[in-house]
Amino acid sequence: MSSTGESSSAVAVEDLTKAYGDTVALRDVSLSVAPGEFVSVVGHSGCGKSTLLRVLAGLEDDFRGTATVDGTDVRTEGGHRVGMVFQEPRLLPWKTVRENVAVGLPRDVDPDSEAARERVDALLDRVGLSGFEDARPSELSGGMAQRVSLARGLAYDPTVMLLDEPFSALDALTKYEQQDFLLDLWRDSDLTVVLVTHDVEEAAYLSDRVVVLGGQPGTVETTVDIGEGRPRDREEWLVPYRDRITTALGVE
Ligand SMILES: Nc1ncnc2c1ncn2[C@@H]1O[C@H](COP(=O)(O)OP(=O)(O)OP(=O)(O)O)[C@@H](O)[C@H]1O
Repeated sequence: MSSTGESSSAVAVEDLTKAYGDTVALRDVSLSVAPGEFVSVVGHSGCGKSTLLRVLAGLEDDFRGTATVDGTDVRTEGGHRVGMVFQEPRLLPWKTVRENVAVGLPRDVDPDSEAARERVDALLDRVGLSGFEDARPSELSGGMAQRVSLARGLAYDPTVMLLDEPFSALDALTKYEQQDFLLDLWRDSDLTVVLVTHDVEEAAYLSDRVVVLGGQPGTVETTVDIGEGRPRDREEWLVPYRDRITTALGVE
């Protein structure tokens, strides 16, 4: 890949192959995500979706090919600014909401400083949780807990947000609310989003583009362009995109 290509993409993956021992999770995967783009990655269980996010988050250093965020190799320690949100909020139950978000602050920020407190409280305001700063995770609903984990991911001031099935543990109504919440947050920011999901409708509803991974090891089957038009209808509008994605997945 040319250096120009790397620097103009928020995320650039070229010929990525990742194995865990004898298990090859991803083979020759290439994809790029433009700054500010919202891209979803869908695929059957075990096709390497989480592995792809782990590579982008800098959590894996043993792979072949290249993976960059904002033109910087993901293996460069502290070199790229990504935030990560998982399926479960993974909050520390003994810490308050404010303290949980502060866990995500960069290492050079003193979490006890006034500046850190202001930054965390501003983030909690941004995710609609003002007034819950001193609450414990056990006092929150599932959707609220997931927004705390989003705020924790944002605390690092990321350019790229990686989300690994963040809504799959929520009931349908809460899931819709949180999806719209994420869209609003993304629209009001410069964030690039890479969302992993096996919910095809979620991918079509939220994304500019959907990358379909398939097989074991996972490879890119196809990419479906959804476009930028929003707001979207969850019913008829979704159907043709959903059908194209499910066809690519080999689902009837
Ligand atoms: N730490 C690990 N050690 C060994 N094998 C692993 C590890 N993590 C993932 N794998 C294997 O790599 C493959 C891809 O796993 P991965 O979790 O990335 O898939 P996925 O598409 O995210 O699946 P799911 O949708 O079920 O979460 C699977 O065969 C899995 O068993």
